[in-house]
Amino acid sequence: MQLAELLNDWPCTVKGSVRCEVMRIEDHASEVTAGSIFVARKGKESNGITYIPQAILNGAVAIVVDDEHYYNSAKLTVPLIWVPNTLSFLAYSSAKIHHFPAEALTIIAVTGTNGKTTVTHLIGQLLQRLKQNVMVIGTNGVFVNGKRSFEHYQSLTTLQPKQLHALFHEAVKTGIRYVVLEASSIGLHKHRLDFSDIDIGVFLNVTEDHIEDHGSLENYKLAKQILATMAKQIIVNSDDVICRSIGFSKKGKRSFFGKGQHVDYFYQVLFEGTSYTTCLVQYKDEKHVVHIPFVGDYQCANVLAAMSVLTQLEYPLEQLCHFSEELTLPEGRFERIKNDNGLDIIIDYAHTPDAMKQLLLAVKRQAKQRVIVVFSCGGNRDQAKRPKMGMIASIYADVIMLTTDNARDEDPTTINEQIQQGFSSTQVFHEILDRKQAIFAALNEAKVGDTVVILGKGHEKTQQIGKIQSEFSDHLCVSQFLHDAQKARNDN
Ligand SMILES: CC(=O)N[C@H]1[C@@H](OP(=O)(O)OP(=O)(O)OC[C@H]2O[C@@H](n3ccc(=O)[nH]c3=O)[C@H](O)[C@@H]2O)O[C@H](CO)[C@@H](O)[C@@H]1O[C@H](C)C(=O)N[C@@H](C)C(=O)N[C@H](CCC(=O)O)C(=O)O
Ligand SMILES: Nc1ncnc2c1ncn2[C@@H]1O[C@H](COP(=O)(O)OP(=O)(O)OP(=O)(O)O)[C@@H](O)[C@H]1O
Repeated sequence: MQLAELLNDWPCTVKGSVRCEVMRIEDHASEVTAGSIFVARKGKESNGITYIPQAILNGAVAIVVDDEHYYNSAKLTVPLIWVPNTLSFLAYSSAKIHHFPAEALTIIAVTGTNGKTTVTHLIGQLLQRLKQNVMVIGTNGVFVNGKRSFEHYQSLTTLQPKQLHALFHEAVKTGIRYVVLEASSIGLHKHRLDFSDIDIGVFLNVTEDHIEDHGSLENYKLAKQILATMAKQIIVNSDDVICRSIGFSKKGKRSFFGKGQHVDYFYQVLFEGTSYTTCLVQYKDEKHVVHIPFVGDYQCANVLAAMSVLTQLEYPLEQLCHFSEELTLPEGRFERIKNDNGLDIIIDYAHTPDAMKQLLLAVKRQAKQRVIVVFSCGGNRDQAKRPKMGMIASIYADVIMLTTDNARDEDPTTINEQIQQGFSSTQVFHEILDRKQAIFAALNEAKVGDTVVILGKGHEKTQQIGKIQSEFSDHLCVSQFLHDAQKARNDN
């Protein structure tokens, strides 16, 4: 596309010629190739302007900035463009260079503090059962018809627009009709979803997370609310106070789901087994008894959210209720590890106070004996949630094993001290910073009938300590422990 055409409808001023061919949009200088335009944006750690010489060396045909002082003073060998906001320009130009592919797709965006990955995957599975081609994009990666694809993409909850619109383009090209994606508050705030032509926005819950990025809960809520403005229609969890208020302020089509009165999609838990829940689901004058193969009230809400989306897309609720019996959770979400040791071992991605509460509530309700919880909190992230998570763990756990969970630049011992502030005075706990040893110790401590819950990392395959990311998987640790225990039994 000609640079002139790319800039056509966008406020900007230009120093240099706009008669050059643009092949791609890039905001990382090392990824610039011949024909790219480099958008030099200011980040959390560095300023893209620093990397302009590298981008030009790599073949950038033009540079885009939003820094007026730089624009006025710089003398470059390639055209220099000033735009009011580089982040929204990144979204606009990424969409335009691919000819706005989102417009040809049905895009469903799911937001919430917890449950985004789960609900996007549930929507994806239901669409697949209806023989629809679907792409799911989020924390666990990109999935096409349930199969992990584009594995080289960075694993962000909400991808950068340069990747997002390339995926939309690919979806159109390969006959995919539906794209289901996660909308993180950071992604929304940083304009990553601008020009994504979102058809349905789903609001699951707004509790506490990423306060260090947004500055306050109010700002966090405002970031989430952006989705309500963007989406043509929204589906809202009426049981969540903040979501409900976002729902009421929506101008345009909106539906509510939940357990309370006056909702469009109603559910009620009738029975909870050890691995499934029976619910009553009601929409207009239809009533169905549904068997959901998960436990926890929050999982019923997740399934209902997914069914509400499909119903709004005009698929029959009765069929969806039937399919819901075969749903599965994404990797690392309430993942039970089979074993011959008589233990209930659960790996789960809960890393916020509310996720931890919902999860442990479900675990505690069916625990036969003691509950042993292994966890810590991430470093360089919101500190206020640490004692809250400590308090929640202390309410439900008989024994707590404090360890390390992506401590990043912080001292894990200090993180754990902040967690301990929430413990009851009688709480039994140990601290083993080496996460593998902590998991081993918890499994060693457990007796037949006990439940061991390993929280915070779920599907993750790495652990970041300092600046170093090392391979790490809770799943592999548990497998190794169980394998060693089996071998020891065989040897005796
Ligand atoms: C907070 C945040 O949005 N961080 C992302 C962001 O970093 P940043 O804006 O701070 O950028 P920076 O590193 O300071 O660099 C500034 C500019 O210089 C460029 N640069 C930088 C270094 C270099 O060598 N060359 C170069 O050109 C960068 O590409 C960027 O354009 O842009 C980087 C490059 O695209 C991302 O890798 C980085 O995501 C990191 C990995 C991250 O972890 N982000 C998390 C916090 C995040 O976005 N999470 C949300 C929410 C998750 C949730 O809800 O649980 C998500 O949607 O994933
Ligand atoms: N509806 C819900 N309400 C509260 N907690 C939930 C809900 N759904 C899932 N959880 C908890 O949150 C954890 C993370 O779930 P999931 O990955 O689906 O959320 P997410 O919003 O995508 O998280 P992230 O943004 O951190 O990637 C689960 O492992 C579970 O413990």
